[in-house]
Amino acid sequence: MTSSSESIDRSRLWWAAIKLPLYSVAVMPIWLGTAVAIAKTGRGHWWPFGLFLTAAVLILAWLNLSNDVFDAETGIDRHKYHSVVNLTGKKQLIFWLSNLCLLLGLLGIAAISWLQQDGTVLGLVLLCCALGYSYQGPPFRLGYLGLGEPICFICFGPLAIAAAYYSQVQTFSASIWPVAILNGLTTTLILFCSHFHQVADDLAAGKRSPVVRLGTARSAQLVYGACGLFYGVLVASVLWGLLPWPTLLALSSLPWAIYLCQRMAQFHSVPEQIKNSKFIAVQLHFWSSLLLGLGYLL
Ligand SMILES: C/C(=C\COP(=O)(O)OP(=O)(O)O)CCC[C@H](C)CCC[C@H](C)CCCC(C)C
Ligand SMILES: O=C(O)C1=CC(=O)c2ccccc2C1=O
Repeated sequence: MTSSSESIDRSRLWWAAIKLPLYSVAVMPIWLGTAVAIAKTGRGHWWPFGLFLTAAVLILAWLNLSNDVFDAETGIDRHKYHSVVNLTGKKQLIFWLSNLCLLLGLLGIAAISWLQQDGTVLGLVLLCCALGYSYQGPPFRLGYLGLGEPICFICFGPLAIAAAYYSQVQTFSASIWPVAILNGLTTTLILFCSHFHQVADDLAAGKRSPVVRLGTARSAQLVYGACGLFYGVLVASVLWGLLPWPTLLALSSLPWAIYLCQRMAQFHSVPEQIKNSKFIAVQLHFWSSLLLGLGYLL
């Protein structure tokens, strides 16, 4: 291979390692919690929004860098050339870099709690981080038992959205439930789809992800079920008056859902064809959550 094609390959691997589009999973709960708060109170507070957004991105960087470190320890990422640990060969450095991201992220959240003289937001985010650690870190590694998806739903659904809402208005409200369920569902779908192409490596490392447990064919049917549930909850919530009707804008994300379902149904057992399916799910998550929040503000 020539040195220029080697460097193109390397930059491709770095791009895959950074996973930039995935960072929308950190942004959307803050956007949604804030949008519901603005719709309810008529005003938004921009400093907790900005601080929370920055902190959430740093926490997601911690989650992903430490995931590469912990996965390097179990050997499950042997064939994952875009693992930051495999790319740099510096596990200790990445470990400390991930801890620095976590520390800075938590300092941002602590600043919100300190300025509001109320530890609730910090408590909720600490709980998310503890659950995030339990997904991948020793001695728990709950993701290896197939518990990643429920943890993901709880963290990116009710917990993160309640924390973002609380950071705006310093009270809780049952009105966050529909957006918490909808954002939790699409974020969890991203994680679920990310497991299809990894079945062989997961089996070899003893990781019983939901896709390993169910098999790829039944898992592909579950993708249909999850999308159906998402649009069912959306429409039912609008009909019951739990969501304002402009949130039906989120129905415009339907083409991404159809594309995802069809691709999973056709290629569920062909890793090469579905290795990027999580990024289709990211598009579904991004557009549906963006439009849900916009629907609240209109
Ligand atoms: C790191 C995650 C998935 C990667 O999984 P896997 O090891 O299977 O994949 P690769 O090695 O191939 O990349 C995501 C796991 C999510 C976790 C279950 C829940 C995390 C909670 C967060 C800490 C919540 C942060 C909320 C924020 C908005 C304040
Ligand atoms: O690398 C991944 O596959 C994921 C990383 C990540 O941070 C995340 C967060 C929320 C849901 C899914 C995922 C991933 O799949």
